[in-house]
This record gives sequence, structure tokens and C-alpha cells, in this order.
Amino acid sequence: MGVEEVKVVEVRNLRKSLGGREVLRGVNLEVERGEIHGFLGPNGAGKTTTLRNLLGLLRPDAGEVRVFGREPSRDMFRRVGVMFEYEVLNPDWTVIENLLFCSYARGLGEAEAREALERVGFGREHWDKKFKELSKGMKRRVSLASALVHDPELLILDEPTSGLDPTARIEIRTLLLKLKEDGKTVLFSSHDLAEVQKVADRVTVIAGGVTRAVFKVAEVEDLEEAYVEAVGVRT
Ligand SMILES: Nc1ncnc2c1ncn2[C@@H]1O[C@H](COP(=O)(O)OP(=O)(O)OP(=O)(O)O)[C@@H](O)[C@H]1O
Repeated sequence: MGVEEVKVVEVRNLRKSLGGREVLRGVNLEVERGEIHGFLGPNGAGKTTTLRNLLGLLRPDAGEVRVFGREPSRDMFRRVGVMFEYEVLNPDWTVIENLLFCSYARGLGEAEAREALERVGFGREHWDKKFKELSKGMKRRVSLASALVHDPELLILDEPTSGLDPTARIEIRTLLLKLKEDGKTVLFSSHDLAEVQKVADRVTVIAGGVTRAVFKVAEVEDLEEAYVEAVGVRT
């Protein structure tokens, strides 16, 4: 199979039980090379559980999970960068110390740490500030830099704009579009439909552990309406 034909992410009929309950009951998710793909669904729909399977932290009970055409493995992390909704950097270290740590932990050096901060447009005047002293938007940008330190092809982002003010949201959106221009593939979960409509090429909607719809954003007039139709309205 040629490189072009391999999907960056391919999840087929994924099923997973946790705590005696079938949380995923048929998730399908395909991410194409070079696209920004939104992964949407109500609270408890199974987005995070799907991502945990993608990262190889959980093993599927049934179905298939492929990243770059292969089962998730440790090797995969050379090509994958991950950013969580919750900050996982050291609050008492400076920005550059955090980035150096991430870089060294991957067997990389100082240049890669600096390049990652530059790629997210993080001004040098802030590099020596403690992480905890930054605004929420700046923290998110540093977190994104830490996911980029090894120049991954695929970025998996868990709610990258949650809790941010409009300006910080725009900054993150601009960065995601720039990463796409640089040839990266982005898969991100979100509840922010307006944001998703502005940045994503395609979206997958899941509810109750089942994929309900896949849209091309450009073909959808009102994403909110399409989303509600896909997940059903709670009564
Ligand atoms: N370890 C576990 N044991 C039992 N149930 C679990 C476990 N982890 C998750 N669940 C349940 O699985 C369901 C899906 O959770 P998941 O976190 O994947 O949803 P989500 O779509 O990411 O939600 P949110 O948008 O709120 O982050 C939820 O009902 C959750 O309570």
C-alpha cells in the first residue's frame, strides 16, 4: 500500500468496556494526512476513552485501532505529539526549563526546545518566567510547544481551547492552522462548535460510545444544528 493511502488514524468498530460497562460500542474514526479533524460528542460520549485506545493506553475489546497503519506502540510516539486539557508541566520551573526537560526526556537537545517555543510564537522575554506565573492562554501555548518538541507528524489535542478567553482562542486557532500549513495532521476533541467550525476540515461526532456522523465542515451550513441532529436532543 502506498504512503498516500495509509490513513494517519483509523479506528474501526472499536468496543471497550470499563468498570463492567460497555463505554465504546462501535467507534469509527478516520483522520487523513494533513487535515485538522475535530472529535466531538457530549460529556461521557467516549472521546477520551477512544483517545486512550489510540495512544495504546487501553487495548480494544473488539475492533481495530491503527495509527500510521499500525497498532499503537511506543515507537509511534516519535511521530505523535499530545496535549492534554490539564497542564502537565512543572509550575515552578521556567518556560525554557520545562521545554528543555521535555526535549531531553525525548533524547533531544536545546535547539529543539527553542525551536518548539519559536514555532508557537512564544516571545523570548517570557522564556525565563515560571510556568505558574503565565496567563492561561500562554500556558496553553507552552503546552502546545511541549507537544511539538520532537516535530511530530500527528498532534492529538484534548480540548485545546477550553477555558480560554476569545483572544487566546484565536491564538490557538491560528497556531493550529499554521501547523496544518506546515504539513501536520491534527486530531482534537472539543465542545466548542463555533471554534471547530472555524478550524476543522472534518469532524466526527460520537454519542453513547457510537460514531453518529462524519461531516466535511465546508459542506455543513450550521454545525450546531448538524451536531444536535447527530447526537439527539436530551429531554
Ligand atoms: N476507568 C473507568 N471505569 C469506568 N467507567 C469509565 C472509566 N473511564 C471512563 N468511564 C466512563 O466512560 C464514559 C466515557 O467517558 P469519556 O471520558 O471517554 O467521555 P468523554 O467523551 O471524553 O467526555 P468529556 O467530554 O466529559 O471529557 C463515561 O461514562 C465515563 O464515566
